[in-house]
Amino acid sequence: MKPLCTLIVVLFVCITSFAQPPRIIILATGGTIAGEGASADRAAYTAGKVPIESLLKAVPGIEKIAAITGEQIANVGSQDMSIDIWLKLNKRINEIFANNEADGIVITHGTDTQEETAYFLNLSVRSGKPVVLTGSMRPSTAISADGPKNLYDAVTVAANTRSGGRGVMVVFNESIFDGRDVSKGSTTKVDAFRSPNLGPIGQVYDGKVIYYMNPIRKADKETPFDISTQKVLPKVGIAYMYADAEAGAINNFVKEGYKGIIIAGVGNGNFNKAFYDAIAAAVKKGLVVVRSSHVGSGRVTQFDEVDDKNLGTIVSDDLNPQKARILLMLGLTQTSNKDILQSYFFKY
Ligand SMILES: NC(=O)CC[C@H](N)C(=O)O
Repeated sequence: MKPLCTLIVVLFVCITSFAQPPRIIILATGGTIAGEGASADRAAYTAGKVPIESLLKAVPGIEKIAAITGEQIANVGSQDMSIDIWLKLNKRINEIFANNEADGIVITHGTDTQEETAYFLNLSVRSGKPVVLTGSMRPSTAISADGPKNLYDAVTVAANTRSGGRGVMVVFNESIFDGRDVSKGSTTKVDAFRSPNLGPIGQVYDGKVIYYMNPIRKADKETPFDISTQKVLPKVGIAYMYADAEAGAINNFVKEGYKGIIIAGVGNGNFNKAFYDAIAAAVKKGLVVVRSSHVGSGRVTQFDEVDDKNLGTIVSDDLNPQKARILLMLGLTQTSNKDILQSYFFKY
């Protein structure tokens, strides 16, 4: 009799859990997906206008994929994304998963800094549950607005049982990107995102999700970056190198009390004599200087043309400058030891 009872209980639990649709919370932050204009083209539209409730109404059938609730975290064009909003997002996401309020999270976000938010959360969300960012290139009032389709696809991915444990992702124009590698690669087109070093990790097509890769550079449940009590992050600036560049930006960061500098170098994280001298002075003052590159893909390797040992610099591996800045800011909340910081760049 006992085994039969157990079987019935197990069957009941299985059936009821199958009957439950996945619970998805959409955290809205603004962007073109919530943009509004006076005409059907993109002239003078404003990003971050439409509330999450109206966005959802524009996506017929979305309620069949998941039990969806929406929360407005911010409503800004993502050029105005801030550390304040990042900390708020991090806190809310960690709380949602710790309290088991949802099975997955979708974040609607402007495209300009979407790659930065994706990587910030990839490093700081303490969970293996799916977190998916999306947005659009055309405002909600434009012809063939891409927002509703992207939102539908993002919810599809977040609700899929195979989406866990892949770190934070960006879903855009039917591609699924790893939040670490993804980068905006077109200023205006609807296929705005690329993954320059990996390619997309999967595709979403007519409600079906297909994965090809599982990124291993993610922090997940083991993240060392606990920023739950952080009100600000250590200041890190980016200095852009080009032919005959002067080192004013670097000197200014030192003067302003920044804790770290990312060099958006040429080639393999390279720079001229003016930059070299300014970097040497910054390192002597205790700033952590990371060599990255503005090439757009590929690694920056140690001890190549630049002697990192002598100069006291570390390298970003294949993180672009804006992502290297995020890892350095988070890394500096834990340590100022350059060996440990360098190890973060090879791990995350
Ligand atoms: N396509 C967009 O989302 C760009 C609009 C705006 N600049 C933003 O990033 O939010």
